[in-house]
Amino acid sequence: MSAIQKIGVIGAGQMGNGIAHVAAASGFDVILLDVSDEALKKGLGAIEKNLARQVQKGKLSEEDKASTLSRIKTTTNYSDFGDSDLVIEAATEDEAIKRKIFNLLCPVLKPEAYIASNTSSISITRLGASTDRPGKFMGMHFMNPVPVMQLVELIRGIATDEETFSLVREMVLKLGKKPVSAEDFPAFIVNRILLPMINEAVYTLYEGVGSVESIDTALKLGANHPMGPLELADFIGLDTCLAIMHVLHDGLADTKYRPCPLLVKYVEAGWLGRKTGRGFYDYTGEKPVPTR
Ligand SMILES: CC(=O)CC(=O)SCCNC(=O)CCNC(=O)[C@H](O)C(C)(C)COP(=O)(O)OP(=O)(O)OC[C@H]1O[C@@H](n2cnc3c(N)ncnc32)[C@H](O)[C@@H]1OP(=O)(O)O
Ligand SMILES: NC(=O)C1=CN([C@@H]2O[C@H](COP(=O)(O)OP(=O)(O)OC[C@H]3O[C@@H](n4cnc5c(N)ncnc54)[C@H](OP(=O)(O)O)[C@@H]3O)[C@@H](O)[C@H]2O)C=CC1
Repeated sequence: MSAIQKIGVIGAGQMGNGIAHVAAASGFDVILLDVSDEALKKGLGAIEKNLARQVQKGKLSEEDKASTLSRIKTTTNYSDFGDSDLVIEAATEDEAIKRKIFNLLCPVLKPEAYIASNTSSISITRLGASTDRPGKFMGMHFMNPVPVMQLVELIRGIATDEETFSLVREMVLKLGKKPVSAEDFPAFIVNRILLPMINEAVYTLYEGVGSVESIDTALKLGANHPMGPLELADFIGLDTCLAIMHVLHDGLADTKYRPCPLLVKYVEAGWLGRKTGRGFYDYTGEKPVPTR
């Protein structure tokens, strides 16, 4: 079993930059890829900001911040993954995009390299089968925000080798995270439970049972959730929430997973939550303002 030292990360969005951050902070060399220099600049900016916050809180020294940043390189070119030991895919939650990425990635990888997907919901068996190495492929599902959340769900596809699972599990422990194993069913464990709750919160808004503020306050103060479900949906990204609901609805063929029409409309409007400045809250001012 070869050791993992060089990590590739695909997608510099909120999850990809978080994964690059924690991997580099744990001493791994990281190469981060996205489609444009602009996306890479934004991702690197988020890493710098989150590291600076850790320095400000006295949890990290300036030297450790600098050495973490020095371990992260960026690229738009797949050939830079030639010496990667493990590549973690964290691009948009869309099966067609992920398949396209694996088609570009596999030919440049060394034969012994592993691939993991940070997908929130899509079949690991199906994604693995679209690569040239289903035995060396598995699900590695980090939680948002990655530098803060302890859990990583580990998902074997039907073809995943035991060696792959052990190696990735060991890597999760090296990142200081807690692994939990989930079977390859739509949306695994966390999102099988969390997303129907978020979808139900959107129905609660849609049917006029409560306002954005009352729904979020109710769950924060009534169930001790750190964020209300609509605030959390905006934080995850409404496009990602809808994609997960579609996977649950299609994959489990049960009407209880029907995406709320209001969630569909918000995504169609481009109101994707924090990342676009508007979702159930408007983020363009100093403080988030509920929109309904
Ligand atoms: C969709 C999927 O596929 C799976 C998922 O990820 S589902 C989403 C799972 N995540 C959640 O449920 C998050 C729920 N929310 C929370 O736990 C909290 O609101 C929170 C941790 C995000 C912020 O907590 P808070 O008390 O409001 O903020 P604050 O005190 O400022 O920050 C707490 C810590 O988080 C850090 N932090 C906050 N936001 C952050 C961000 N976006 N990125 C990095 N770090 C962040 C802060 O630096 C702070 O770190 P320390 O404890 O080391 O000092
Ligand atoms: N949001 C969350 O809370 C969580 C999300 N996940 C999963 O992580 C993955 C990423 O989600 P998240 O970071 O939130 O999404 P974001 O929208 O923040 O980021 C996605 C990134 O992928 C990039 N991208 C799109 N297409 C390609 C491509 N063909 N090649 C390379 N990069 C590409 C996007 O670039 P551009 O902007 O230029 O399109 C963007 O930078 C998804 O699979 C999601 O389900 C897992 C756990 C939690």
